[in-house]
Amino acid sequence: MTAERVIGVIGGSGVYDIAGLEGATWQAVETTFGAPSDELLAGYYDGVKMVFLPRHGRGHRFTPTSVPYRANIAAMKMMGVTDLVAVSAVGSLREDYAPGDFVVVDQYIDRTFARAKSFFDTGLVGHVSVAHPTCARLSALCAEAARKIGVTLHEGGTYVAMEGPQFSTQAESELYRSWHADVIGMTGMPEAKLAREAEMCYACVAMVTDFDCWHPDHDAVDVAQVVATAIANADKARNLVAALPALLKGPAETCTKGCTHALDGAIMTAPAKRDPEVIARLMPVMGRVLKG
Ligand SMILES: CSC[C@H]1O[C@H](OP(=O)(O)O)[C@H](O)[C@@H]1O
Ligand SMILES: Nc1ncnc2[nH]cnc12
Repeated sequence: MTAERVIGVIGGSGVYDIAGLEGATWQAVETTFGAPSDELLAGYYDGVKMVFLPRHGRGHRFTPTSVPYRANIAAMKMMGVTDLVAVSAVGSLREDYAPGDFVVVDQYIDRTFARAKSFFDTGLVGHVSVAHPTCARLSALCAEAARKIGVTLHEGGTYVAMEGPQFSTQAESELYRSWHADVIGMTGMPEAKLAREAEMCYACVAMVTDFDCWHPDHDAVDVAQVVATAIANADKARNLVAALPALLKGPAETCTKGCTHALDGAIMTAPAKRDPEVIARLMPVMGRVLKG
């Protein structure tokens, strides 16, 4: 299978736009899961189509819980995105991951509990594997882009996704450290799980903004700290994103890591028992396996 390569970027705290997209326009997209966080900015960079969406909306309107994750992923899929890169601000849970460093996340511990985490629903049941929740191929290219622009990079890291919006207690922070998690944030899940259900390659580039609240030599995290570090590093994040098209040129092919076929054999509901309304809702997201 080949398709036009389309790079999607979801910007986190401090990253509400990307510069230099040719012919860029903000476009409203309505999905069968409602409206995404904002309009999507679509254009071309280096001859490659790119689509950008600010996760919390321009002006940061959505809490980590109220971000419309399903609509965001559905909108990216409808825009033809094949390779989705998430940019996120995170707290560090280890001494050697310092504010200003970048981490290409490869594992998650999902502690969120108040969000819709799947496109599937009563009437159409499916189970995908998230044993390896990010695409190793796209993650390696993000790491290459990070090296090109010269940021301090940690390739691989486990991200604890907490519900928020309050930051962690010290006991929680120590608990996550005892689990050998590396960074903490509030938005990495269910985003990664939904991208897998939508059969898109997904990578997460996390930007360390603070030491959460476990570090004896640093104040407990607050928004001012996160925002100051995120803004100071936002240009690095934008430069990293701008380095991606050169690394991802050419048509998108079947992902050798399996992302583009994550739904093969995943649907359990017998064809005769599938709910037509649920099928209609899921069609824009997983039409490949639902079409007739
Ligand atoms: C502003 S501090 C907490 C906020 O920042 C991170 O968001 P994102 O992942 O979108 O960069 C964190 O997950 C919280 O949502
Ligand atoms: N310490 C922290 N905890 C949760 N989310 C964050 N985002 C940035 N820093 C964070």
